This record gives sequence, C-alpha cells and structure tokens, in this order.
Amino acid sequence: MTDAAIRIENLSKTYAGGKQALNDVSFEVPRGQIFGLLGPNGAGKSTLINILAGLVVKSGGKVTVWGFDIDEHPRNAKRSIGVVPQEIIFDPFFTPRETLEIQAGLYGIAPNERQSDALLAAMHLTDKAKAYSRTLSGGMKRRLLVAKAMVHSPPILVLDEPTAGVDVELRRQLWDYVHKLHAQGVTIVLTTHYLEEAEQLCDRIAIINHGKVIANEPTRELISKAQEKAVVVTFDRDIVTVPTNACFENIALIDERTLEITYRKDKVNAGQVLTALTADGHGIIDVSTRDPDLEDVFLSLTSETQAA
Ligand SMILES: Nc1ncnc2c1ncn2[C@@H]1O[C@H](COP(=O)(O)OP(=O)(O)OP(=O)(O)O)[C@@H](O)[C@H]1O
Repeated sequence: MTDAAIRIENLSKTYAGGKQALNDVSFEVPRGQIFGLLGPNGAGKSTLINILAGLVVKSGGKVTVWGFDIDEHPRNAKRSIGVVPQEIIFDPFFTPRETLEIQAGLYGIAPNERQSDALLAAMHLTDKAKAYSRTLSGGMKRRLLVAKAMVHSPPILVLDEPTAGVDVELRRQLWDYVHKLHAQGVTIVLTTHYLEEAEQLCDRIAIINHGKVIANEPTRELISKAQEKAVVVTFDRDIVTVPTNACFENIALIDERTLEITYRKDKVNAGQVLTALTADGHGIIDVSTRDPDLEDVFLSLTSETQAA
C-alpha cells in the first residue's frame, strides 16, 4: 500500500501512429492535495489522464491509483477515481437525473444509496433535473460531467481543463465545489491552461512538456524559482538616453520619465539596480517592484527545455 493518491513510475505512451505522447514520466500525487498538471497544448496531459481513467492503454511503466495497480486491480483503481473529461459527451436523450442514475447503476450502487439529487443540487442543476441533456447550455453540461464523475464518491477527482471556455461565474461555482470536496478529504488533480488559476488553487504543481515532467514542486517553491524580477522606476526628469548596465537583463521605456528594468535576483539586488540607474545624477521619485508569477516560471522552464 502506498501513501500517494496516485503514483506514476516510468510511464510512457506511444500512439499507434508512432507519436510518443509520454516519455518516462514519474511523479506522485500526495493524498489530500489539490495538484495541478500544467503544460502547453499537446504536452501529454490528456494522455496521462486518460491512462488514469482506463481509457488509453499505456505502452510502459506502472501506475497505481489509491494503492491499486491499474493493471492488476483495474476495477478497484477505476472505483477510486472520478474523471471529468475535456470533451463533453452525453447521450442527448437522457435527462441529467437519468444520466447520474445510469452512471450509478454502472458502478453497482444500490438505488437507495445513490446521491443523484444531492449532486444535481451541488452543481446548481436541480431545476434541470428532468430536462433533456441536449437542451443544457455548455456550462450546465460541464457541471453535469462533474456530478457524473462523483456518483461513486471516489477519493480522487480529476478534472481535465474544467474551465476552458467557461464563464467567470461558473468558474467560481466550480472552484467552490472543488474546495468543498477538498475540505471533505477528496484529492483533486486538475489540468489547466490558466496559470493564475493553478497558482491560486494548487498545493503542488507538475509541469509537463513534450511528454516529460520538467518540474514538480509545491506551488510556492516553483514560483520562487523564477529568477527574473522587475523594477519600475520613475525619474525626476525626462529620460534622454536609456541607461545601460551589465546587471540589467532588459530595460524598457514605459513613458518619458519611467523605465522598467528586469534583473536576475540571483545575481543582483534591487539596491544595486537603483544605484546603477542614479549613477549619472538622475533623481528617482517612485519605485515599484513586481514579483515573478507562475507564468514567468512556466515560460522560463518550457523555453529552457525547448532550447535543450
Ligand atoms: N489518439 C491519438 N493518436 C495519435 N496521437 C495522439 C492521440 N491522442 C493524442 N495524440 C498526440 O499525443 C500528443 C499529446 O496529446 P495530449 O492530448 O495528451 O496533450 P495535452 O497536453 O492534453 O494537450 P491539450 O492541452 O491540447 O489537450 C499530441 O502530440 C497529440 O497530437
């Protein structure tokens, strides 16, 4: 028995056409966390999730879900995970309530133990319980998918790009629900293109690029890895010549009196940057600094692997 919610060891996947989507991927999702899986389009995130869901057969490696090896105990592994897929697929002739009842039936859940109505209420779909699925809006369909993934009360919920193309209000509702599940002890794995979202929600983030894991760290540590920092400086007079100095990574004119300078915080500090800027006698009347965010880390890590 492993303590990890999901353990992935040396996982690889090559599709029939020869495309290698995953190349020797290893990482663990700790129990009880909100874990973010980030990566550019085509990085291999959906492939990985589909392997966890039992929808794609891996080419090599070992995967355990809630301690169950997906090859040796596929039924137990599947019962331990609920997956909200990226694509919306429903039988259009069933109502949301019927969709959930049928899904519960597939998991062998007795009628008196089903929680279809509670799930519909949690996803704000009670008034649509008896509507045909085809008449639901895109956002409602996505919420129904979340409810469908939770019918068997799995300890792990995986959401593949849950907020792509979803409006702000629905996104908020979705995250409220995710937080509620998380508070109940459900481990959450999500993929997202919204770095800000990952930064706000996730305890830990793995970044995947070209089928390989290039980072896997607590969110705060990952962010602190971004070495570039920016300082915006307003001078007491117009800038005639833009200053140069070896400690500046980049310098940009914001307006006639304001410059934005980026520097590497592992090489110099803000004081040294400001000293270099005032060397020719200019006075500084305002200074603000900007800390790196996940987007900076993401770009610097993915461009490093591109260059490698
Ligand atoms: N069924 C398939 N057959 C062949 N190649 C595939 C198949 N599914 C995915 N691929 C390829 O595998 C690679 C990884 O795709 P995957 O969908 O896992 O990426 P992703 O990170 O989820 O991207 P996105 O964010 O765009 O969904 C891509 O190059 C994709 O074209």
